[in-house]
Amino acid sequence: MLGLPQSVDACLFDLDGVLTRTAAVHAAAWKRMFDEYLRARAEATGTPFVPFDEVGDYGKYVDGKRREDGTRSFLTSRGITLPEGRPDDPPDAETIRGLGNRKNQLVLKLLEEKGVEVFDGSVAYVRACREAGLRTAVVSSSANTVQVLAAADITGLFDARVDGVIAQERDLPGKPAPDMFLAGAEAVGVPAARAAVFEDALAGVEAGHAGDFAYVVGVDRVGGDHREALARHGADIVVGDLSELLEDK
Ligand SMILES: O=P(O)(O)OC[C@H]1O[C@@H](O)[C@H](O)[C@@H](O)[C@@H]1O
Repeated sequence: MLGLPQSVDACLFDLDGVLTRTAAVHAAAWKRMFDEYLRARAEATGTPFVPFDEVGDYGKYVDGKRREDGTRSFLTSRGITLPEGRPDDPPDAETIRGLGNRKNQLVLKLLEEKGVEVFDGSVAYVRACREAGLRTAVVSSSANTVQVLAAADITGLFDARVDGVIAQERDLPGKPAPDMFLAGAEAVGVPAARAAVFEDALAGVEAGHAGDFAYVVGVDRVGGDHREALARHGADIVVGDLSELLEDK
């Protein structure tokens, strides 16, 4: 009925791109911020401007990771090293945290303008999990998780939440390390070997695989070679929408 191994007692869901249609909003905000930064840097150094690729660069270096990890990871791919800075660095500071805060201003503005939409198939799936007696948690790198869940009106569907804010407070390494998902399993009182992970990001399925979870469901919202990439990075199964698992008798 849920398309999961019998042993599964808990489901741990990523947020952006799995439950809500917000991955594309994040990708657009990242692109705007990085392109502005790269253009200014190219002008200052007299080097060619190579824009941020909203699909390739986002998927490889940024998607699914904590804000500062995504910033650092993409800049490293371009051979750029910046000081870490402090979490409260102003958005115009040329630091990892400053650039991350610049992107956050943009993403909050976009979310405010566009609102937050859910994937109906995911909401139906989470409800079915709960009706079947499984525990549910949201495990997201985003520090905006509380606000996004509230805007989507789905907060009450989850027994626990591990997000970017909690990871920062507890000093948990972000995805692709398994720690955030392990904390999610612990929060619902289920061992990793009896929990399933649902992820659309390469860093996320890697985290599920690294944590030896019972089952890692990759969710391909992108198309192209993303399906194969999710499988290569650790997904046990890849679906286009969680409703496909409900059809799986
Ligand atoms: O900047 P935030 O809201 O803390 O989010 C961090 C990351 O959270 C992840 O859920 C998204 O997939 C990423 O795109 C995003 O960058």
